[in-house]
Amino acid sequence: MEFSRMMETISGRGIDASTVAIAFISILLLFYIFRKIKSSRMPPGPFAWPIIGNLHQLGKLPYRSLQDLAQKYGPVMCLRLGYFPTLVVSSAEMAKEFLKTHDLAFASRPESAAGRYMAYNYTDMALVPYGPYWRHVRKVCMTELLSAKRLESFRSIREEEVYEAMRGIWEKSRQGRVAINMNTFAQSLISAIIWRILVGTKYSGDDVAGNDQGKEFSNMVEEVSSTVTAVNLGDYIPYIDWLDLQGIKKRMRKANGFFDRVVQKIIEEHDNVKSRQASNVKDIIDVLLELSGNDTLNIKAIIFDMFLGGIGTIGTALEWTMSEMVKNPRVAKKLQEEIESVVGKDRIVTESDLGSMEYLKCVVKESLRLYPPAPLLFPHESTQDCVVGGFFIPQKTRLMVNVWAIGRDPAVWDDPLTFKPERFIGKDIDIFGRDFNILPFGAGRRGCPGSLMAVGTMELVLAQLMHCFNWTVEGGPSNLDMTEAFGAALTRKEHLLALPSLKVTNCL
Ligand code: HEM
Repeated sequence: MEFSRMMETISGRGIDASTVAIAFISILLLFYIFRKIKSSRMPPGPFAWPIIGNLHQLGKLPYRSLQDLAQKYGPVMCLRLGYFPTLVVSSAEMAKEFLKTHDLAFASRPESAAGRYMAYNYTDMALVPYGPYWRHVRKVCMTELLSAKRLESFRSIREEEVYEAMRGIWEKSRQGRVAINMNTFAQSLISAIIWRILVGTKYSGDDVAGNDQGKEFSNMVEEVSSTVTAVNLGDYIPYIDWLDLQGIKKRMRKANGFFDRVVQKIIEEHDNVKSRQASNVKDIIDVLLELSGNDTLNIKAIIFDMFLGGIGTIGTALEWTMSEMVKNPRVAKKLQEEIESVVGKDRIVTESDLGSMEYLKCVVKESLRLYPPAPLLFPHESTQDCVVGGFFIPQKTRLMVNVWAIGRDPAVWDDPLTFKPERFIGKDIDIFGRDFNILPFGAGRRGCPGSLMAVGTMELVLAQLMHCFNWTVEGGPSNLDMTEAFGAALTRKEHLLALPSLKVTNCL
């Protein structure tokens, strides 16, 4: 019914138009006041500018800028990043509220160009919003792909690849004083391990064998990591998304095109070689092909997650850990003594040795406390209105958890900026999401499904590096710059160039 006719009808029944107008305005006013009361119960935060909101306050190192803001606004604050209200959590207590008590409400992910263009239109696990598809992929991943049993079946792959990498360093170091770029070394080794686990064949990355396709693949993985972790303005200000001002979407489409061609070829090769099924060690693509018979699983998107989730993160974590080993000769020596007491001098470390190396585990924990590779986790988004810590949080609010700040919180950690693995000795501190003071892998439903594989691999590589070689840098440990690179991921500004000298002579 048209508005004028409606007014006539109402007037005809004895209610005049001004009464209706007053009622209408009163309802609007009540609605406005109600919204105001609701939003005033949102957590505090800095003034947000039109359009950009608080985007400019993220600065060059967002986890550091957000830690500074939290000093003023508290452990849960509300920013507006572009168009979207975003909560930032900076204490263990509040992280527990969001990732444990209200885990289900915050188990979704916001829309993103990465989800659309890199993760095959949200058919992976990491970037897909919460729902039945995510639950299905997650279950497959936990029970079939990354279960403890499956990981154990890949043990010889890890041991072989790590041994070969150590020989590679040894051969280089025999040519004279040569610096190992720890970033290239670690990324290349982890690519080799993950590639073989996924694909079943040897990877030919640049540092591993010097093959062009391998090098192109490593470049693509690097490009994918840098575009996925970049702050893409279109994800925050949707009405300028189509402009692609930073050219990120273009780069994503290109990287995805390359990735797709490589993975398509691998899948076809797997399909053709039926005899593979006879092999006793199935790779992840074998398992996915078996599972996806009539299924809706998008194999390429899941493979994308594994490469992305694994390579950059473990590689970065190892580079930071080795930087601390060079910077702290006391810790390095203590670790080497432990490894030698378990393994001796005549053989290399195997995965069965790792269980007896308590200090090694403490070193890895301490490194992930100070240098979590995903310092703000991945962004979460709420799927329902809820009340957390006395604040009203509407549906579709985004959430970032500053695990970098939590790991350095002086209220929890004694002498928090010092690298001191001893703080973990004799303490049962869990890093897989049960202890909220240290959350390198997140917690709850969206916590990292690759955490066991990540820590096992880190321990093995670190133990081998420290068992086989002594390490230093040009100019000595005090000369080592620990500055971080610009961006949301925690990477070194200058890659670690470490000088090895052979420590044990009989095992390489
Ligand atoms: C040191 C190494 C690693 C670190 C520090 C790390 C850390 C993380 C973090 C912080 C998250 C997000 C948690 C959240 O949003 O609450 C995550 C999610 C994820 N990680 Fe890892 N990760 C590592 C290694 C791996 C590996 C080796 C894989 C697989 C092979 C992997 C696969 C994934 C996937 C698929 C997700 C998304 C889970 C989901 O949304 O349901 N990660 N990881």
